[in-house]
Amino acid sequence: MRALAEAADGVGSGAGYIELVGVEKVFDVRRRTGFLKRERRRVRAVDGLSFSVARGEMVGYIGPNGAGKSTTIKMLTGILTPSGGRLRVAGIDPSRERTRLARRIGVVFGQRTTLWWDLPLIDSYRLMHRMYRIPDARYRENLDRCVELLQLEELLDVPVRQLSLGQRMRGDIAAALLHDPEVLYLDEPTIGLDVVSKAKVRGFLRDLNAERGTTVLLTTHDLQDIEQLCSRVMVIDHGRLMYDGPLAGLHEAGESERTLVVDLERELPPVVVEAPARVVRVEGPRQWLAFPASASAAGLVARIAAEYPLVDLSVREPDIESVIAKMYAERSSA
Ligand SMILES: Nc1ncnc2c1ncn2[C@@H]1O[C@H](COP(=O)(O)OP(=O)(O)OP(=O)(O)O)[C@@H](O)[C@H]1O
Repeated sequence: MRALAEAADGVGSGAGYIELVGVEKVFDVRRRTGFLKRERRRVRAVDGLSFSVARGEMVGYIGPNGAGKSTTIKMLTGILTPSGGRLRVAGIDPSRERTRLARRIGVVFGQRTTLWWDLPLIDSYRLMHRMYRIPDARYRENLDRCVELLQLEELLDVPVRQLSLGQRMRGDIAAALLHDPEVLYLDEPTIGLDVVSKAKVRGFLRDLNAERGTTVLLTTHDLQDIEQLCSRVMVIDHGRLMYDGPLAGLHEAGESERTLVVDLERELPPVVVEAPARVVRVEGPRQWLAFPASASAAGLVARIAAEYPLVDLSVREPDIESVIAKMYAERSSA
């Protein structure tokens, strides 16, 4: 729980590439409450946030809906101006020098495309080439690399609106990288993607970080994104940093569990396994077993396969909301 306490104290790890000290964002919201009545309400979306990310780090930024993640990302790009505190990216104050910063950052919003909907993919890239004034040689090198690694060759002449979600996402990631950004903000980059597309996107991001040292801040609801990409995760809720440390520590803090789903040949009584693993649901030949997220599923699977007529199985990760809910439960009972 050391990381939790440090996060709560707002202790940073020194000067970083991305640096926030006591950052706040307050929205004034007016709401109609009657015929002529309006109520003014202040929403504290980000509330005294302090953290520091070193150059080349790949950090997961997670939290429940409405926690303040998008607001933070918008402040980091300069779209929103903080109400208080100090914020720097590569030494630049984003809201004051948004254009200068734009040349050094890339942004991908999973739910929204930055590509031109009616144009073939390659035309969007050509427009970005000019908009960002990317030197020709650099543009070609980056485009070739993205086309190869994200497998875009066949898609370049296809209008964006005809692309599948996974194809469009790969197209968007390439668009964010054409100008060689030093830092990449990714907001739900794998949302709605199938398993194969997710693996492609994750593999590409891992290589990008390893080869180019790109700093990545990744917002996601998919814990597997974090597990496979980030050695560090920050949890935000109600605009405050609740945890800053390795994912394993978050699982410990939340005592979270994964679920092993087994399909047996026929309907059977609940399988017998060693605690803390246990059967939590049985439906016909399908059974659900909960086991600690920090433990390996291999032993459990081997035991069931040896003793029961196993047909199929899958492992489900805990969702972020339940990990965070358990983390709170543990904190409040400590
Ligand atoms: N422009 C705005 N005007 C008023 N309130 C806003 C505005 N933008 C965000 N908020 C409020 O600020 C809080 C944080 O919102 P934010 O979008 O940053 O959360 P989030 O963590 O990104 O959530 P999600 O996972 O649902 O995208 C919410 O209560 C939201 O309603």
